[in-house]
Amino acid sequence: MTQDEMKQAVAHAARDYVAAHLPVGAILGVGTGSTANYFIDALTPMKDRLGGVIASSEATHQRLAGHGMLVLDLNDVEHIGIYVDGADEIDESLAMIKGGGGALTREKIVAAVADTFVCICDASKHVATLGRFPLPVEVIPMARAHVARQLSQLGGTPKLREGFITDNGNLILDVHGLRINQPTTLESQIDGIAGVVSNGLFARRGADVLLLATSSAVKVVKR
Ligand SMILES: O=C[C@H](O)[C@H](O)[C@H](O)COP(=O)(O)O
Repeated sequence: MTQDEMKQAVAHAARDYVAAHLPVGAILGVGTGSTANYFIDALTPMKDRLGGVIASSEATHQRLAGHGMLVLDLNDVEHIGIYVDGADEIDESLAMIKGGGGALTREKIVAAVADTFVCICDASKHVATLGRFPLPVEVIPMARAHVARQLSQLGGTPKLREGFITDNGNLILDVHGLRINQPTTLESQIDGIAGVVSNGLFARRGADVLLLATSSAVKVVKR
């Protein structure tokens, strides 16, 4: 199976998970990226069972609306039953690195509101230790140099994502060379740097369920 076929397989498994676990009329959070896009496509036939969807990025909003889904404003919603999203890396404890597409801040907000975070990945994303994938950090533009110096002190090599502006009008520093043995601690440390909006470690609020596509099957892993 190719990586794309695994992404499609896990997207269909996520659609089935939502059909089985989300009550009719409840609200679903939808992530960002190529795997989430396959999920949106798979979800479309059951759109009338949903009370609406919350998008984690402008790109996802457009795709959902283009498929005829009711896209709600998070400020009008108190409850998201399930949030489905991909990841760039996920470890055994279901802590993740996210933000390869730059959507980490809105993804973290939607994840914080959701009861259940379902991560959908192909097997290449499953790692023993987070950090091979550069850690994205969203930064207020005027703080870019200050934040980069602070991130270097934490042992990483930050690189500005050239020509990229987030949906929130900010910059991304991708931090290379981190070996992340304590993701929860590092997530809080980075969030504590003045000028950081959020970082791509999802450890304090990791996934609750992992649907992991291998070349032969989709495995279900629970926290
Ligand atoms: O900002 C992007 C998101 O965090 C994505 O969930 C992540 O980058 C994985 O994307 P993909 O499914 O395209 O590998």
